[in-house]
Amino acid sequence: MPELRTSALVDAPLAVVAGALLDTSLITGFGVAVQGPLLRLGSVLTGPFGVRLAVTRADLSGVSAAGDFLELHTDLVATGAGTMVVDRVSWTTVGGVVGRFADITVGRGMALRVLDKRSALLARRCRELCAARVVVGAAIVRGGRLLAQQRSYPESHAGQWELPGGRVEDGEQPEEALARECVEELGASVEVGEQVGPDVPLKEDLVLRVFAARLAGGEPEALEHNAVKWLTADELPSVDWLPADRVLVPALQRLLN
Ligand SMILES: Nc1nc2c([nH]c(=O)n2[C@H]2C[C@H](O)[C@@H](COP(=O)(O)OP(=O)(O)OP(=O)(O)O)O2)c(=O)[nH]1
Repeated sequence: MPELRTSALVDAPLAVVAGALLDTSLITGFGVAVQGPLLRLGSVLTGPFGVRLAVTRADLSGVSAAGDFLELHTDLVATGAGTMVVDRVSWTTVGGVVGRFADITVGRGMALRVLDKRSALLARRCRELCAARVVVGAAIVRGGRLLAQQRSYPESHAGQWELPGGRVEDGEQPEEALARECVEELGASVEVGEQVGPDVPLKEDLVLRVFAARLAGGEPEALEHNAVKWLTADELPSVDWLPADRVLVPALQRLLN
């Protein structure tokens, strides 16, 4: 199976690059169709010549998509100078001299052009996301369960589930904003831990950043939402999450397990 590898250093933290990779606008310009604005595990990419790939990995280590005769992998490595992005493309050749000639002249050239263009788009999206406003979310875990809350507005999102949190105000650190939002929304104080999963793009200039958290006082109540509930890892996939939170389900399951 011929394989092509390219690498580039992106001047952004790993969580930002991993989130930017989920933005489907980075691939739809290449004649690839994919549902929704965000890639997630199981998303299906359809391309020219009937190419069909399923996303098999979408986390902090990178993204992979595989089909019958084509595989795409993007691996991420944090370095002191930014994030190293290593792209690997491999495909099944039709074999024989003609097949090998086509690989060299058409396949490799095409793959290189696509990778080059995508690399430029990724760097640009990372710059935007580094400057984006942040919505923080709390992954509050107690007794092997995660706390989720049900939105009551706007109409388009009413009834869907999200994590406690909200926008970081000017002059606030994300961790401070999260502690404030948990008091306002739940009447509970939390200790904020490590980030969970990537910075998930919400809009051009807005990202969702989730942190693990532990209750430090008070029993959570739905003060501004319809309801709160504690979910097991097995229950997470069947919840009607907001789209950005759905992307984080595998990372949240890992946090619970
Ligand atoms: N708090 C929270 N917000 C989330 C999550 N996932 C997600 O997409 N969001 C979105 C919903 C909102 O558009 C935005 C949070 O903004 P906000 O705290 O100012 O709340 P809001 O409901 O007044 O939002 P908006 O009217 O400004 O859009 O982030 C999540 O897990 N928690």
